[in-house]
Amino acid sequence: MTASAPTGANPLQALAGAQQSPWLDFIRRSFVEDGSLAALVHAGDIRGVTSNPAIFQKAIGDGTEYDAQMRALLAKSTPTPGALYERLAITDIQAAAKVLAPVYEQTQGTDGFVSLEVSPYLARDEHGTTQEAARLWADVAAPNLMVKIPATPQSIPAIRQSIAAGINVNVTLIFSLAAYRDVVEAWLTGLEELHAKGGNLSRVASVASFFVSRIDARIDSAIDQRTSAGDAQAAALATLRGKVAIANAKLAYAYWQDIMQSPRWKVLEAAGAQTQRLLWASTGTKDKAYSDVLYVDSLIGPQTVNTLPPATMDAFRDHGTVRETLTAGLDDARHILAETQRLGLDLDSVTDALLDEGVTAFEEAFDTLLASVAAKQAALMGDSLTGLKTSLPADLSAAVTQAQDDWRRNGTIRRLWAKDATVWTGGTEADWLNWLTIVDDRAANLAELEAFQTEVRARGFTQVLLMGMGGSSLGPEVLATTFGKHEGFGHLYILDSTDPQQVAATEKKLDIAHTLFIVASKSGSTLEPSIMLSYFHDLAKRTLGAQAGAHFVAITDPGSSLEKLAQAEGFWKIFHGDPKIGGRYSVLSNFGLVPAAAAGVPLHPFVADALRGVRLCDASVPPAVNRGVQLGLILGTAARLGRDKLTILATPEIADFGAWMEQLVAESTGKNGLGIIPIDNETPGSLRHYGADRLFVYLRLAPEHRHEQDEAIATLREAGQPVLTITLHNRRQIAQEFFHWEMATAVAGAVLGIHPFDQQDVEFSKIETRRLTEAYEKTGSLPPEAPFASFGPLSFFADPANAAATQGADAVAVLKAHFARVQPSDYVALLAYLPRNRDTQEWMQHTRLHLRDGLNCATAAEFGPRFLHSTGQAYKAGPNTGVFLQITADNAQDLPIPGTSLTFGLVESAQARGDFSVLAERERRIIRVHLHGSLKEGLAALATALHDAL
Ligand SMILES: O=P(O)(O)OC[C@H]1O[C@](O)(CO)[C@@H](O)[C@@H]1O
Ligand SMILES: O=C[C@H](O)[C@H](O)COP(=O)(O)O
Repeated sequence: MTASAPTGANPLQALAGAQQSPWLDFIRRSFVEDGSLAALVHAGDIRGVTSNPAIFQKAIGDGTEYDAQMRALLAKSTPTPGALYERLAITDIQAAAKVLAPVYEQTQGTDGFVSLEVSPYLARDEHGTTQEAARLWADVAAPNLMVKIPATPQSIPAIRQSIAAGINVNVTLIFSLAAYRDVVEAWLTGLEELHAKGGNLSRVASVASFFVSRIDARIDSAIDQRTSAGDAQAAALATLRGKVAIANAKLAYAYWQDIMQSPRWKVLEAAGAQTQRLLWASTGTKDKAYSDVLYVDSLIGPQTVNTLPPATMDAFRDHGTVRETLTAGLDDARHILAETQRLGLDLDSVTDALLDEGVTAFEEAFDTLLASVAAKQAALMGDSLTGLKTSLPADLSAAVTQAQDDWRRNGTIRRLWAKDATVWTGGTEADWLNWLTIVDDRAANLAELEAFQTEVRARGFTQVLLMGMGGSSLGPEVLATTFGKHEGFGHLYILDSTDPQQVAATEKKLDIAHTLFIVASKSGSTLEPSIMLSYFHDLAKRTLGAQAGAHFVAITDPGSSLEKLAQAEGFWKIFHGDPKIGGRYSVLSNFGLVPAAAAGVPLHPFVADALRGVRLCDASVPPAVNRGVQLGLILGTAARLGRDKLTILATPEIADFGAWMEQLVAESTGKNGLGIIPIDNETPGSLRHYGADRLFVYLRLAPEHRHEQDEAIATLREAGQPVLTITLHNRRQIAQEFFHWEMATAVAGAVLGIHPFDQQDVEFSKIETRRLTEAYEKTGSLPPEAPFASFGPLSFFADPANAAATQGADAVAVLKAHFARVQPSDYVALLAYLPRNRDTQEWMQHTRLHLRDGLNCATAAEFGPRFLHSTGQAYKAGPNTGVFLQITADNAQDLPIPGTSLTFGLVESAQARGDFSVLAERERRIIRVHLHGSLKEGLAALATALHDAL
C-alpha cells in the first residue's frame, strides 16, 4: 500500500469530485503506528476506515505486533480473552480515529469515520447488540466512531435504538433490497425518535454497507454449474455473469434517491439530519477474470462511500476511472434483475444465504481470533497458569475434536455462560449455575472474609474443626491438607463421619476451650453435621458455659434450620452460601472461603488464582483452548466411548484434590444408568491390569519432583492409555483447578445429556436411614437381620438375590463367588463403614490394589458415610458395572448423641444398612461382611480370605 504524491489528483483523490468517499477496508497496529494510515489520509486518498472480525483476525491472530500491549495489560489484571481482544481492537480504532479526526472536523462531522463491529456472536440478539453498541460507543469515546451492526432481522430494532441514542451506525451485511429498505426504515425511525427527544440530529452519521462482489461470486457459480450441466439457457445466463451485483446496487441507490425526495426525510433534513450514505462493501474483485476495479468504477455516485481493501485501493489509484456510473443504466439494471428472475436464479435465496453465511463467516473468524488471543494470553501468563497436556488414542482424539467443533459451531459455551438449560436437559439447570460468577462475587466482597480472618487470628484459636459432608467438607479438606497449618492460626481438622471412634479420635485432638467450630451445611438439615454439631456444641457448653456460642460459626444457605439454630444459640458468625450453587460446586463460595479464612490461607492470592481459572474458561474462549470445556469434552466423550473410569492420580502434597473431584464428578454425572466413575488414588500398576475403560488424570505439583510417578504415567501414555497431565506450579493453583473441574463436570454432563446439578438418588439412602433410626427410637433396636453365612469373625449379609449368588462353604468361597461376577470394564468398590485413620486407609489401599491386580479391574476404596455424599450417587444410579463389598464392624466404643436416644454407632449402622438396601434394590452386585470383635483381627481375617479367594 502506498500513498500518492501530494501533487496532482489521482483517481482516489478525484472521487471527491464525484462526491464519493473512498474508505479503507483494513486496519492493523503497525499500519497505524508507522504512519502509513496518516500518509494516506493526508494525501487525500482515504477518508475513512472500516474493520470487521475477519480483518482483526488477520491483524491480531498472527504475528507478534500486539504482544507488548498484551503483556502490559496482563501485568495489571487477568482479563477474559474476549476483553483482552476488545482492548487491543479499541486501541487500534482509537488511534485510527485520531488520524481521521481532521477529516471529521473539516467535513463538519460528515466524513472521516472509523468503524468497529459489534461481536458477531450477537448478530441474532437484539438486546445484546443494542447494549454492545452503546458499550463500544462509550468505550471508544470518539465522535468519528461508527459502530457496525449487521442487518439481520433481529438486529434491525437495535439499529433503530442505537440511532435514537445518538450513536453513529454502520449497518453491515446488507445484500438485498428488502433488507436495505428495513435498514432505511430503522434509520429514519431512529432519527425521528431522537428528534422527538430533542437530540442533535446533525451529529448522527450512518452508512448502509451494501455488499457487492459476494453476490456475483454466488450467482456466477450458479450460472457456471448450470452451464456445465448443459442448461438450455446457457447463452442467456452467460450475459448475466458479473452483472447482477452491480445492478442490485444501482437499484438500492435509486431507492435511496427516492427516499431523499420523501416528505418524511425532508422533515428530518430540515431539522439538521445527515443522510445515511450507501457504502459499497465487498468491493474486492473475487473473480480474477474481471477488472480489479470493477466494483469501484461501476459504483460511483453522489453521497456514497466505497470501502476498499488495500489491493483494490492501490489498483484504483493506479488505473481507476472516475465517472458517475451509479445513476447510469438504471433500465439495464432492472432488465438484468428481471432476467435473473426469469432464468430462475433466485436472487432472494442467494441474498438470504449470503446473510447467513456472512454472519457465520464473521463468527468463525472471531472464533479463530479469540482462540489465538486466548492461546497467546496463556503463553504470556506462563507458569501463573496450570498446564494441561493431553495424550489420547486416535479414536478418542478424533471424537473429541469433533465435539469441540460442534461446541464451537453451536456457540455452546456462550449458551452455558448465558445459563441456557437446554445445554443439558432443559430442566432446572439454570437454577444451579451461580458457581460461574461466585469467584467474581467473592473477589468483590473479600473485605468481610478478610476481617473475619483477622478476628480469628486475634482470638488465638489453636484448632479449627469443620463439620460437614460432601461438598461442605471435601473442599475444606483439600485446603487443609494442601496448605497445612498457617502461623498464627489453628490447625484445620475436618470431621465428616458418624463413626464413633473417628468422632472420639477427632475430639482427642481438640482443646475445646481454644477451638473454633465451623458447621457447614447448605441445606442445614443434613443428618451428619446436625449430630456432630449436637455432640460438640454439648461438649463446648460443658467446657465454656454460656460462652460456647462464641466459638461456633455456621455456613449455610439463607433461611435454613441451621441458621435459625445458630441464631438461637448465639453463634459468633453466620455466613451464607448461595442457594443457586449446589454443595459440590461450592468450594469457591463461602463454603470453601470461610474455612480457608479460619485456617489462615491468604485469601487475596487464592481468589486471584481462582479468577485465572474462571477467565480462561470464559464464554469468549473457544472449546479447543478453553481449559474447563476441553477437559469436560474429553471426559464426556471418553465416557461415551466406554472409558468411564476416571482414574485420578496426584503427587502427594495435592493428593486430596482427588477426593473433592470424586464427589464433583460422580454425584454430578452418575445418573440414569450413565456417568463417570472416579477411581481416586489407585497406585499405578502393571499395564496388564488396565482395560479399555480408563481415562487417567495426573495432577502433578511440579515442585514436588516425583520422577517415579512421572515415569509411571509416561509408561501409561506410551502404552496408548489416554492420559491428561495437569501441572500445577504452586499449591495455590488448586484454586484454578477447582474452577476448571467444575466447568469440566458441567460440560461432561452436557455431553452425556444428563442434569449435572441434581443428586436425586442420594436421597434414597437417607430415607432408608431415617426409617431405621426412627424404628430404633420407637422400639429401642434396629430391625433384626441375619447373616447368610458366618465364618469365625466374618459374617456375610445380603439380600436374597445376592446371597443366592454368593453361597460358599467358607469365607473364601463366598468372596470368590462374589468377585467371580466381575466382568471386563466393571469396577470393584470397597465400602467401609469404619473409622478412617491411617491403619484403615492403608488396609483399604492394600486390599483394593490386591483386587485390582487379581481381577484386572478398576477399584475404589471408600469410607462411609462420607462416600454417600460423593460417589454414592453414581454407585446407585450410574452404570450397573460396580461390584461392591460393604464392610462393617463392631464398634469398640460408642458415643451418645445429645438430645436423642441414638448413638453415633447406631446411626452408622443404620446408614450402612440403608445404603445396602438401596444398592440391592437397584440390582447391584453387593454383599456385606461384618467384622466381629477386634477390628484389627477382623481386617486381617478378611484380608487373608480375600487373598485366598483371588
Ligand atoms: O451442605 P449440605 O446440605 O449439608 O449437603 C451435604 C452434601 O449432601 C448432598 O446434598 C448429597 O450428598 C451433597 O450434594 C452435599 O454436598
Ligand atoms: O465493511 C466492509 C466489509 O466487511 C467488507 O467489505 C467485506 O468484504 P469481503 O466480501 O471482501 O469480505
